Amino acid sequence: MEESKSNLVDEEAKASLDIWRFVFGFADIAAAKCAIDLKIPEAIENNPSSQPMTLAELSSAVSASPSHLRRIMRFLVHQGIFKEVPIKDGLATGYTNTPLSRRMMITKRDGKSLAPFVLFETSREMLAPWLRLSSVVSSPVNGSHPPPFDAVHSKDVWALAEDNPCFSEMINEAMACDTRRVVPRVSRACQDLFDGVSTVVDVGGGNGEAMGILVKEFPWIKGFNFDLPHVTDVAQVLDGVENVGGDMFDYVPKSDAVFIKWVLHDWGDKDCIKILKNCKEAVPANIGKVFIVESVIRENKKTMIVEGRDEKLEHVRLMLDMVMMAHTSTGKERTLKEWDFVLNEAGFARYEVRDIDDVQCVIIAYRS
Ligand SMILES: C[S@@+](CC[C@H](N)C(=O)[O-])C[C@H]1O[C@@H](n2cnc3c(N)ncnc32)[C@H](O)[C@@H]1O
Repeated sequence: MEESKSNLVDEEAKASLDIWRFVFGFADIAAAKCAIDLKIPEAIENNPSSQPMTLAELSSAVSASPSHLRRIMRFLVHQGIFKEVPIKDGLATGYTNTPLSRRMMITKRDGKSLAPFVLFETSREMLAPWLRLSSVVSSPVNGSHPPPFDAVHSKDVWALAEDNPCFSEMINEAMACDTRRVVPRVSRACQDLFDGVSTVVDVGGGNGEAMGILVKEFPWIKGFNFDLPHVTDVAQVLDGVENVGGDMFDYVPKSDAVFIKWVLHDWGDKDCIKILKNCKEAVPANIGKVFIVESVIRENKKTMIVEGRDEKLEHVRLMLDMVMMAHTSTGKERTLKEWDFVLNEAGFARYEVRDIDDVQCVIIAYRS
């Protein structure tokens, strides 16, 4: 009895602090975006003296008002994004980067930076639909409310991208920085499966980043980067990769294997099954396989999630599921049971899941 009373007091005390995250939580994201916009991490990294950067040096490097910049930096240091260290025998302080601030370098294409992703998710186009999340949840079963993104923009995300090249570029850059991060992990986990594979098509491959990484890793492969024509028309021109414009709901170009990353989660089961069927038809009946790079939501939290990194990754997956609700009409992150359903409906003979200790896993679906 005494113990449960003290638990209640602890929970009250915790709640009285936690509630402020929801009142002012957006400040975290806005301040990070501000650092990326001003290229603060780059300024510190490129400090000519290679020393921690003073406020005066930083404000001159990023052309910012010192009084505002000091407050932004105080906040970002408090968040653990930058460090403030003593310099000049402790008479002054200077700022240094951390692994986290280096991941906010918009100019870095090192497989770690997610700065383009932050800018995409904090764009006006992507933020506005969030304010309508409750309307999609309260929709009647057969949905009289349009999805939040469509309600704000009068079209879905891909149609908006087709009409707006800047928005389209923002999507492609955001996806490419995640691809640089995760595709090397995929290729390490699936090395054995690329033996004997001569051609691979990346369905919804965006600007071709994933295919570029795969053909470098497995140089015997000829790669096809398949996406909507407005995307492939401006995709990278890469050695060993051919850009092919088309609609995955009509067909998927023939190849030994299909790679499909972060596409199926944009679609509800009916569309997902249709895309998967087209992927299945594209690969040979005997040896064909489809590499699906997506999250698998761990359903039974208690038994499947260990504390720490796993718990944090699961939080990202669940946030991503909210993103799907705000930004697509029927998309969702799936549990293994839900993946099992769509893969069986699409007619795959079997599948295996390879964990890559990340937000996504690799599901390899086999035709036979
Ligand atoms: C979330 S992005 C993923 C991009 C890339 N696979 C990655 O993870 O970096 C989804 C991609 O699907 C493409 N897409 C959407 N509808 C499509 C369609 N009907 N046919 C082919 N590609 C489509 C989009 O243009 C976009 O590039």
